Amino acid sequence: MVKRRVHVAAAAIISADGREVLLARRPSNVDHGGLWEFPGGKLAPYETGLEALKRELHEELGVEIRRAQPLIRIHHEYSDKHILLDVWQVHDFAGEPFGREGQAVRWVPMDELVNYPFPAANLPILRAVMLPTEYLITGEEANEARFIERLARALDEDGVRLVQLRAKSLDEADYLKRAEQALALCHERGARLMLNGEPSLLEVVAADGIHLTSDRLMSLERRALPEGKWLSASTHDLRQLDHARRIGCDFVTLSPLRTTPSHPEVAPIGWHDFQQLVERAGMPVFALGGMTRFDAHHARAVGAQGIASIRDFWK
Ligand SMILES: Nc1nc2c([nH]c(=O)n2[C@H]2C[C@H](O)[C@@H](COP(=O)(O)OP(=O)(O)OP(=O)(O)O)O2)c(=O)[nH]1
Ligand SMILES: [Mg+2]
Repeated sequence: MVKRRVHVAAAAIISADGREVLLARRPSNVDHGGLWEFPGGKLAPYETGLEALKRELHEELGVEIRRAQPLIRIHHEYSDKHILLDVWQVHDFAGEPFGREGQAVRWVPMDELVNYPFPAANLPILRAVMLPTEYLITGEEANEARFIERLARALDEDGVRLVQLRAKSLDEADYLKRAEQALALCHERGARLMLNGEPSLLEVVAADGIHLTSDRLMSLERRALPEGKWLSASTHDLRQLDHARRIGCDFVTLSPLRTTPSHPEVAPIGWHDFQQLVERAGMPVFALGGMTRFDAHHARAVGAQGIASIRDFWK
């Protein structure tokens, strides 16, 4: 059977305070009936994704989009069709959304999204909605007081909300101590902390997840994490991206986008190849390697979640 290819535009509409997202329930008599979804629908002939999104949100919710940004694109095989979910984040709209087609519509706090039943293709979209656009990777800092100062600065002044504790020069005991300090700082500010190391680190420090080096990623055959924790990984090519998706990583970094002083011998990926890799990733991807916050907008435009960086945040 040749599967139908369906292109769908959908919206993650974010509340003004950034804490909630609007969900709609699919009527019981349609495909995936009774499940929750991000409002939207199929592209009509000759429509772009954004044009379809504007029309669908008007038809389904009675709102007019003022500002939207690409969030993530997911290719998913259902038994009867190949679907491309082209998801946009809507930050600004006019009108009060209501279920114009009689469907239930509800504002849902970000951390309650996981309790709602969605179609199978939606899991990576939930991740993308919950993740920020910036991922701070900590630089080396032997001095404890200086470390705390630098991390606090990034959290308070740059507003960083996702941190990976990378500290190759510390032995395990010192790393764990550092992790407890970093975790306290992050959680005070509502930021999440990923530990760079073995999944078993989470048995000692109750951080939010584990970030795998690409070697560790390739040596893992399954996602071995407690419920509710996040798994991210460093990737550099399609093989690693595919493996990350197979074992169920929640998100990844993909590097090096540019040549960097720390790895001058490694060939950069560049935006063109980066965009093609991201399109196939099927999960949120942070661009890494010579990135600054000024690159975040372009990174989003080519499909990434945003940027990851040491240097731009570690001052
Ligand atoms: N809108 C939306 N559709 C989703 C999501 N996840 C997911 O798998 N889908 C699937 C379900 C459907 O097969 C397809 C969307 O089609 P749809 O039925 O909403 O299309 P439409 O609004 O144009 O409705 P129709 O006029 O064709 O009936 O995408 C999601 O989060 N939002
Ligand atoms: Mg629809």
